[in-house]
Amino acid sequence: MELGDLLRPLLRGWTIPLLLFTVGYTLVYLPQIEKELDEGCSLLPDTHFVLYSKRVVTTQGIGPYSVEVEGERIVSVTKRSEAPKSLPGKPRVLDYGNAVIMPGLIDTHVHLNEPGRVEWEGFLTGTMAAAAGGITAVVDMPLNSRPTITTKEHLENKIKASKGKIFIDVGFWGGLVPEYAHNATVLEDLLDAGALGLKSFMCPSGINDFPATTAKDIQASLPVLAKYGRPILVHQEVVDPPADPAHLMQGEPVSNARSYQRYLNSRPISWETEAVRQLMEVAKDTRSGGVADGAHVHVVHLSDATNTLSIIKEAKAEGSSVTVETCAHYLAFAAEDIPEGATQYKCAPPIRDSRNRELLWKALLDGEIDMITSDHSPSTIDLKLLEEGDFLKAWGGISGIQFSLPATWTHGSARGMSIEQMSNWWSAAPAKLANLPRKGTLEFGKDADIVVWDPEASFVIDGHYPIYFKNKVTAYMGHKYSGKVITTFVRGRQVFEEGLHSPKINILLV
Ligand SMILES: NC(=O)NC(NC(N)=O)C(=O)[O-]
Ligand SMILES: [Zn+2]
Ligand SMILES: [Zn+2]
Repeated sequence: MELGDLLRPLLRGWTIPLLLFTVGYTLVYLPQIEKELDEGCSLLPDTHFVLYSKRVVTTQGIGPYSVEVEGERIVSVTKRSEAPKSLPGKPRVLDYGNAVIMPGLIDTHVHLNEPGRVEWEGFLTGTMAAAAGGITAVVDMPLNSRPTITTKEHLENKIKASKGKIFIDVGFWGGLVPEYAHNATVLEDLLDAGALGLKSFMCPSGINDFPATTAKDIQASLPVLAKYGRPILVHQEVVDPPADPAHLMQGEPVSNARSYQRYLNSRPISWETEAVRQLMEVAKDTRSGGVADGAHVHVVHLSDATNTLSIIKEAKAEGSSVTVETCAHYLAFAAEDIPEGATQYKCAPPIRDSRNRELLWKALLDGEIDMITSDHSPSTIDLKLLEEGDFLKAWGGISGIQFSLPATWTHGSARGMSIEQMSNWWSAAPAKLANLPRKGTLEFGKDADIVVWDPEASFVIDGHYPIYFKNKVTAYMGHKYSGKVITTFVRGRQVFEEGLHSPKINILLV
């Protein structure tokens, strides 16, 4: 009996009900979701409006433009010396004068830690902080949620956990661990479930259920990533032969547990350089015609702008599909300025000296580093051991998602960075990495993801400053920055304005 013979009677019986269901679903249910998304999801009652300022970052450069938004999309970007008139029956005009209007930031390296470690962060507080920081989309790392996201089921569970709790667009990286690194089915299921790419660590991650992968494990995943045209993001440190960190000191031994130098000595540049050397070796498979042509390798949180960066530059020049990010904290802080016991500055790889910071800025400005992220990696306050101040024992991770824009602007503008350059590093380049073609620039048809901010407004992050992420321990505390966020729009919904958040918008990028 042919399959058709089997199906025909079945289908004949079901055709009318199926048809009714489909029509019904389309006419009734879908708009209901749209309605739910729209109901109260914006501080602005209008769904058709015009933003204007003298400094709009467009693909034609920065200048006086109006940006017309209708629904979730940008419908026009028009150069004009004056704001359009706000006339009855015409879309409302929001004139932001000399403030900057630019694409919302896209932070492709955040740890929101939900489900499972909501006491560390969570979708609600993490995305509130992001919206307040002018960030309109994040891509969440597969750790430090519990379970870590290494299978399709884990990802589906995480997506469910995010429902009703997010203020901006959220996407997800899947995790690559040794157990599944050579299992194409598991990896394809994860990508089919919506993971925007994969993430792996070449050293212990600090989370037991996210073990380190070798370069060979990473190499095994590349053909699957090539099939999907997706990246793998890699934490680029390999540990010298395992031993007590105290024995790994480079330079003169430092006994004081509260000394930042002791921590810095324990994670030498050689850890990054060796990891990237191994990684760039396997990244050769991504070259045109290679076995993994179409896959992409992305080095996260580069801290060393010397030996490590030169290997990455060489790999790019030889045709490997490679990009590299650095983080706002490596650009904002220097080892010499980190006080004894100040474990809020602990991250891995570590913040290095001011000479290296200048080299990171030079590499960014020279186009050798492709983008910037926050690597917002909070924990509970107790895990930071602020009293004890023991850098080796404290949790490694800096909370900073809300302050990435002002920190980048303050330190970058002092080094000749333009607003357009900052916009490229924080929006267009991350949109490309995460394969989000409708995001990253202000153009016709793109998502209306917009941040309006004032480069000349300065503020001190002190005990009174409204911090929205869950545990208010941050390396940015006590510092003064310029570049204040005025308002943030996500797909046309005003989600933040001067300290006010709209109800959740519950949108996902998967
Ligand atoms: N498990 C983590 O969140 N680790 C993170 N911690 C840092 N960067 O200190 C990271 O990105 O490696
Ligand atoms: Zn990392
Ligand atoms: Zn991270």
